[in-house]
Amino acid sequence: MSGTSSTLRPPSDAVAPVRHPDAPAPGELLGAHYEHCFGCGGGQVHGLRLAARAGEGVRITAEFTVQTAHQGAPGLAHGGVLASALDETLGSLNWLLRTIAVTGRLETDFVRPVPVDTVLHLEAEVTAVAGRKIYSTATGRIGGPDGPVAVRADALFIEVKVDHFVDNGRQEEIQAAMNDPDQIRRARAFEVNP
Ligand SMILES: CCCCCCCCCCCC(=O)SCCNC(=O)CCNC(=O)[C@H](O)C(C)(C)COP(=O)(O)OP(=O)(O)OC[C@H]1O[C@@H](n2cnc3c(N)ncnc32)[C@H](O)[C@@H]1OP(=O)(O)O
Repeated sequence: MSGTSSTLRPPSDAVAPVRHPDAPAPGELLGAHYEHCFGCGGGQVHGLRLAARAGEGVRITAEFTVQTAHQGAPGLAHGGVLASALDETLGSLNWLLRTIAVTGRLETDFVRPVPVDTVLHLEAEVTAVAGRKIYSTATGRIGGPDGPVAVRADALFIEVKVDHFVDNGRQEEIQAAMNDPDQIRRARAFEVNP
């Protein structure tokens, strides 16, 4: 059984998403947007280290290998970890729009159990934009990019100003990210158009 609540259905005045002209080319790896991100950063020992790649249009593909630290039941991935992988993949889409946005709502279907050591093949796309609201959807397959769907999600991201992070984040990390001499890394930590 699956379903999407009405808040995740785009309104009638929603428009198609527009890929930013400076978005990474299709096939290009995005790399971590922030070293300490649980989803993609290399600085988190038990993080997902999810590797996302730009697709055509406003689409992303990504891979995540389930590690022993990601278990819920013995030998199986924790559902919250799988939701994180979907959230991270969906969040990466905003880099193709060059819009700063955070997850407002994430609805997840867990369709098949995902064993440790499995590579989860994720695909996500933005389906519509209505003002600050960005509607997107994702699937995660096992056994290969064309394998059966194990997880799927629909999400609503809300566009925010960079102040969202500056005002709410812990000062220690905000300052460290802002003091990074690398302009691109500094911009990507906050998902800002450099
Ligand atoms: C390579 C680099 C990649 C970068 C890759 C980055 C990956 C990062 C990881 C993935 C992303 C995350 O996990 S982000 C972290 C998790 N998310 C968060 O921490 C967000 C916490 N929530 C908030 O801060 C806030 O609630 C906001 C910003 C979402 C919304 O607050 P706001 O700015 O005051 O806006 P508000 O007026 O309430 O809402 C604006 C419109 O959105 C609707 N709306 C707001 N929230 C919801 C909701 N939950 N469900 C339905 N609808 C909602 C409202 O009804 C309204 O519609 P209308 O009246 O206009 O019609």
